[in-house]
Formats: sequence, structure tokens, C-alpha cells
Amino acid sequence: MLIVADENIPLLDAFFEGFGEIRRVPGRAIDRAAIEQADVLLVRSVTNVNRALLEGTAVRFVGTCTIGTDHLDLDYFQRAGIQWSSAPGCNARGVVDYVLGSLLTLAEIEGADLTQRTYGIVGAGEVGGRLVKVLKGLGWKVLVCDPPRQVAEEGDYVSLEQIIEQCDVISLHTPLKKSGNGSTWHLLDRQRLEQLKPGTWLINASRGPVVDNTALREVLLEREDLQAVLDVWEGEPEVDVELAELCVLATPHIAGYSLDGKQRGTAQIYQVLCAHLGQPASIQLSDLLPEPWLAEVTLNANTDPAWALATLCRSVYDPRRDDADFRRSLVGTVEEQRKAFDLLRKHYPDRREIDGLKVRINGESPALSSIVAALGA
Ligand SMILES: NC(=O)C1=CN([C@@H]2O[C@H](COP(=O)(O)OP(=O)(O)OC[C@H]3O[C@@H](n4cnc5c(N)ncnc54)[C@H](O)[C@@H]3O)[C@@H](O)[C@H]2O)C=CC1
Ligand SMILES: O=C(O)C(=O)[C@H](O)COP(=O)(O)O
Repeated sequence: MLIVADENIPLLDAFFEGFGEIRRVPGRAIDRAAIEQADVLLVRSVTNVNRALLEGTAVRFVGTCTIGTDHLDLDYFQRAGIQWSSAPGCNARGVVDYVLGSLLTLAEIEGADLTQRTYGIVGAGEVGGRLVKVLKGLGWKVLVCDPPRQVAEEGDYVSLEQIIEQCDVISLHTPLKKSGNGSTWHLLDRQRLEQLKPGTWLINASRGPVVDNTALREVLLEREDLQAVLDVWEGEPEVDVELAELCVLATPHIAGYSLDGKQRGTAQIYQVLCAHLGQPASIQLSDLLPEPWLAEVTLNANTDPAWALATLCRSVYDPRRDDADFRRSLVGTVEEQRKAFDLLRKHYPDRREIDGLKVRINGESPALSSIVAALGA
């Protein structure tokens, strides 16, 4: 069996060498010639997998080691009888850690009290749902907008209009649906951006086109009260540099890039491929993941809760380093910037998830206990 795989998928040999030959190709260079003889295609988000790529090839299984599926033509897969899988939830915790780190930076720069803000989470699936749980666990006021869930289940949901009217912080976690019913293309368009409450913080770690980037740049230029954090960009790896410069934090689509999340994505696809081939899935991710650099922390019961929250979150992940690395890369020609975007992602430093950190409290502190419980640490 021939497996063609994006070279940036971690643990390819550990999980897949038993299936046959593995051919590694840069994700953006995966073309028909590269996959002609392949039985299995393993990708990440940068490879568009559609009829133009697959028709006439031997590929019968496509796995994307990512949560997002907007780069896959699922209608074509169904028509062509091609089996596929994504890796639901694999890096959701990393995105939650990214949002927490961003909130801490925004609060520091703006001199704001995070406990006094109203949070609007748009999209309450694997990422948004976990984020809601953490923020509510911290005792913060959270409104949730998720029309598909609102229709499917009973729950306390609000409209996007209510989020825009009432929230001081808006964090976007919808999939990108490019057209049709339920499209999220430019979900935040010029009109909605102009309606944001004075002083709103907008965070987008979903997909670039969920926010109209041109409109956002223009609105940020007109309204100094708004603050934006962008991890994802319309047209990435090409980025609107002026927009990036207007953001409080700008990062190259790495919100979900925890080591755990990336390796979990590979493991999930391995499990589905085993099931597809009728083979036992004998390789366990827990045997492959390294020990985190920081495994355990002890807090004294008299620790200031706000300090504890910031220190725990930042000991695991602080987006300011990614922001600084990214800003330094926004120079030179567009081609150089595109390459730099991909290189920052290819050589991303190891980063772990906060729920891998064990926190002990020396003594009794209900405030600290609830922070630790909310973080899942
Ligand atoms: N920046 C990054 O590194 C990462 C980005 N992502 C992006 O985040 C997206 C969300 O991830 P998950 O939460 O795991 O997906 P999910 O599929 O578990 O949840 C998405 C939620 O959004 C809701 N939704 C759909 N349309 C909506 C709309 N118009 N308004 C409000 N809610 C809507 C759905 O009902 C669902 O509950 C992914 O599709 C992916 O594009 C995911 C992982 C990492
Ligand atoms: O899982 C997703 O969805 C993501 O957005 C991934 O973090 C994207 O990572 P790459 O596939 O672009 O490496």
C-alpha cells in the first residue's frame, strides 16, 4: 500500500509504517502526479482535496489530521465512494489555551479586569464548547451563539446580534462553510463589525474568511476602541500586513498547534484507517507523547487568584512569542512572507496543553481550587 502524506504530519512512521510505503510531500505541493499511485492520502489543512486532485487516481481513503474540513470536497468524496475522516476535537484544547493567553495579554494592555467582562462565544462545538466550560468555570459571564445547536437541542443560546450588542469579548469558533444555507463566509461582515460595542475585543481562531478581513482593517483604522486578535487570515499564507499591524496579537494559524493536539490528530486518523482496513489499532498515542517540560506546580493557598490564573496559563502557553515571531516575518516580498508563514508553522516549538499540568494547592483556597478546576489542570 502507498500512503502519500503531508510531510508536516507528526509521527507518520510510528503510526503508519506497518501499512506499507509512506511518501512525504509538502502539503501545498500535493498534486495529481504526487498521488497517482497512492491508496491513501493523509493531509493537513493546506491541501485542497477535491475532484480535480483525486479523479483517476487510486486513492480510496483520505484522512485529514485536523479538525477543519473546509479544504475537503466532501460531496465529491460521497459521489466517488471515497472514504474519509477528519480528527474531531484533536487540537481543541490548544485553541482554548490560545484564547486564554490572548485574553491575558488583552487585559494587561487595556488595563481591564477579565472577571468583569461579558464573553460571547460563537460556535460551541469541540473548541467553543470547551472554552465556554472554562470561562463559566472561572465564574465569568458567557453568552453562547450556535444556531445549529439551538435548533437541535434545548439550551441557553443567543443570536449573533445579541452577542454583538452585549459582549465585550467575542471569540469565533465556527467551521468555515463557504456558501449556501448556514454559510459562515464573512459571518462578521462590515455591518456587523461596525456594530461592535465600544471597546470590544474580537478573537478569530477559526478560519480567516469567517471575518471580512478588508472590512476589519478599515473598521480598526476608524475605531481605535476595538481590539483584534487574529490567528487565521483570508488568503493565508498571504496576510494583509496592515491588518496584522493593527492587531493586538497576530499569529500564523497556530492556535491549535499544541504537540498533544497535532499528535492526537495523527492518532485519530490512524484509528480510523485501521477500522477502514479491518485491522486492530495497536499503537497508542500515550506511549509516544513525551513527558511535558512542566508537569507539576504547587501554589500556596494565599496566592493571589488573578496571579495564579495568569501564571498557570502562561507557564504552559503564551501567544506573545508567536506574535513576535510572526511580526518579524512580515517583511520582504509577498513570496518571502508566504514562505515565512509556512516555515513558522513547520518549525513550531513544542508546546503542551494546560490540562497536562498538575496543580497542587498547599492549604485551603476555594478561589484557587475553582481556577484549577476550570482550567482542567
Ligand atoms: N486556528 C486553529 O489552529 C484551529 C482552527 N480550528 C477551526 O475551528 C473550527 C471549529 O472547531 P470545532 O469547535 O472543533 O468544530 P465543531 O464542528 O466541533 O463545532 C463547530 C460549532 O460551530 C457551530 N456553528 C456552525 N455554524 C455556526 C454559525 N453560523 N454561528 C454559530 N455557530 C455555528 C456548529 O453548530 C458547531 O457546534 C474548525 O472548523 C476549524 O476551522 C480548529 C482547530 C484549530
Ligand atoms: O485542526 C484544524 O482545523 C486547524 O486549523 C489546524 O490547526 C491547522 O493546522 P494545519 O493543518 O494547517 O497544519
